[in-house]
Amino acid sequence: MFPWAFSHLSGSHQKIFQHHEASRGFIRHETIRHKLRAPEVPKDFITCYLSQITKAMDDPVSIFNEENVIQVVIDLFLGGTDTTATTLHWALIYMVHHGAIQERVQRELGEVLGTAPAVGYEDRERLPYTHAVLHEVQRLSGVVAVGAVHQCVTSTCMCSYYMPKGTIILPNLASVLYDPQCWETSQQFNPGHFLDKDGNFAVNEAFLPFSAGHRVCPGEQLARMELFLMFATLLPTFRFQLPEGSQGLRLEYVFGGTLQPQPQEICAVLRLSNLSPRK
Ligand code: HEM
Repeated sequence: MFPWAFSHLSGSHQKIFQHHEASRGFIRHETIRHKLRAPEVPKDFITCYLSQITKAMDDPVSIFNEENVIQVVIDLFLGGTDTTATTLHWALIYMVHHGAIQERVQRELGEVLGTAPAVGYEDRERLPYTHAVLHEVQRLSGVVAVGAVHQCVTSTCMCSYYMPKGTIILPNLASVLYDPQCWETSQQFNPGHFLDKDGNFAVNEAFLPFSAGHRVCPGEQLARMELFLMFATLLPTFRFQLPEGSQGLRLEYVFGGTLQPQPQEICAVLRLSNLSPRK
């Protein structure tokens, strides 16, 4: 009700405000550094944004300005770090939990990539099982269970629901990712959800971890690439397993901005079969 009042109250939120201010200061500094550089072919986000500010200078309703570039960069870091890291964390936990699936991924990676020095994103097409496993990780972990808050800019009707202009919408992504009508074993880890009967990768329309529509996650392609490259690089090199004497995995999530795994120990054991060829 009174968001401004927070800055006058003591508490741990003050630490968040301090970090936020430090991040803003850093990005502001980077923006100034970019402006001082000699004009060049735009090759990073801030340079592109600054050139857009110049192009839109005569547009009275332009939203491109130097305050916004700071917030947009913050949004990209906020949206793009925890989500991808948490998904990878879940991927390793599921691989420990489903040892046979982990071995099958390692077998496929070994057979297809052989002694190739590094995996490329284009290799996913030759790695249908690995690709399906990663999709299943994203589906079952449902890291972003509820999409961003939206508001109807005009009155509309969807699936017989009338939504007047101004209605606040919170897309429940978990409802589709676990919908028993869309997934054969919706509550279980099953890479078969993304494979056809011949073992080829198969798209499922209900796979919407990045949401959909105009406001679909702008980092979707980057996230998919990062996840694939990290997963397909880690799995041939290490076997992931529980440490000796472990009580077992804890699969329940901790609810926060994203659905986090519980803190727990897993071991990355170097696979002897893979010691030599990769550089
Ligand atoms: C596994 C990784 C990721 C998942 C599951 C994910 C998921 C999502 C979802 C569900 C939304 C809300 C879409 C909506 O309904 O409006 C969203 C928004 C957003 N994501 Fe991601 N995301 C991921 C990675 C990334 C990355 C790598 C970036 C950028 C580098 C990013 C940047 C953003 C931003 C800026 C928004 C807000 C977009 C807007 O307000 O229009 N995300 N993401």
